[in-house]
Amino acid sequence: MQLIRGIHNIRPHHFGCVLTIGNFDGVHLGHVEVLKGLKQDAQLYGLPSTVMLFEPQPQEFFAKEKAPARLTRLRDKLVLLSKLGIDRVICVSFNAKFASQQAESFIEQVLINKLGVKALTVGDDFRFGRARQGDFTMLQRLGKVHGMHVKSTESFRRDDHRVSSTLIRQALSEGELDKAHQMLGHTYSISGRVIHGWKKGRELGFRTANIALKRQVNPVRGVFAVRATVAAVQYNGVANVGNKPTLNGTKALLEVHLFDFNQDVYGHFMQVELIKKLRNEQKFDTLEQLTAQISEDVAAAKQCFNFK
Ligand SMILES: Cc1cc2nc3c(=O)[nH]c(=O)nc-3n(C[C@H](O)[C@H](O)[C@H](O)COP(=O)(O)O)c2cc1C
Ligand SMILES: Nc1ncnc2c1ncn2[C@@H]1O[C@H](COP(=O)(O)OP(=O)(O)O)[C@@H](O)[C@H]1O
Repeated sequence: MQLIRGIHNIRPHHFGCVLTIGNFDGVHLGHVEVLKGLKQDAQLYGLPSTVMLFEPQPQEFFAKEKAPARLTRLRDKLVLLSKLGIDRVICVSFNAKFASQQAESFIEQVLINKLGVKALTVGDDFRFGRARQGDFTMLQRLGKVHGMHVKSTESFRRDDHRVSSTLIRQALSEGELDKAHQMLGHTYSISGRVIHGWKKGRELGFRTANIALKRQVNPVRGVFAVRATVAAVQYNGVANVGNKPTLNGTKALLEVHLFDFNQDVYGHFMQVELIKKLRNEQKFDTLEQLTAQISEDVAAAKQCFNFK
């Protein structure tokens, strides 16, 4: 899969594609349906299947820290899209200049002239351009003029709910991992590089590999049974997502204690799949109480894996 970073990196040889535009946060089953349609179009037209997404996501740009929690970081989105067989991703930097572009000029200059889009799929509620003037009707009107076929995505439903990033965030924040996984079509995971912590883990008897949660508004909190992948090897473990109030921590971290493991993994990339929520994070009066509880968490997580 080819990645084009920014509209300015679109070259003449990129002309001609079938396209879909969106955030694809979570790359959930609703997105997968859209992407299936995109791949069919790609076959039909003999052109590369192309996804245009935005970084940061528009809501993050406008609402800053009030934006909803992110389900997937860009890197994870790219891995998922690549696994789905998408040919090309255009990652557009969403900034003030882009947001203020006239909707017509986005369609004509970017979609028609630069990308040569032959078939475009967007949600029928998709709005874009200065003052959100661009919409589905405008796309269809200009599409007809320039030979770009425009169609809308249909809502993908599961158990009578429209699968959406919002519903998935809600399920995750309520600790309903199974429900979230059913809508995602894959397990929810958090990934990043292992950073140095406070070196308390070794004193407590449970070393934890830590990942910084860049955006504080992570949809999940608490203690989980997890499956972690480091250097292409999978390990079971137990993790805390929170700011360790017992130690008066302030930064949100994901801390994973891996079972049957004793290696230095600082700086390694680690992917952590959350399998089952065990409990909420707590502030303990003493470190002894915290370690006793972690021992119980380890036992509970191991039991959970034995039954899987
Ligand atoms: C399974 C597990 C559960 C945890 N639960 C809590 C908790 O409820 N409250 C808390 O303050 N810290 C909790 N922690 C975080 C520990 O305080 C933290 O891992 C320890 O202080 C080590 O920190 P360090 O990696 O920065 O050295 C938990 C850690 C693990 C691995
Ligand atoms: N079983 C294990 N689970 C997690 N990390 C481990 C384990 N064994 C060794 N390590 C290493 O120890 C580090 C964590 O030790 P810890 O004392 O908690 O320090 P820190 O505060 O830097 O996280 C991890 O980053 C990893 O490199």
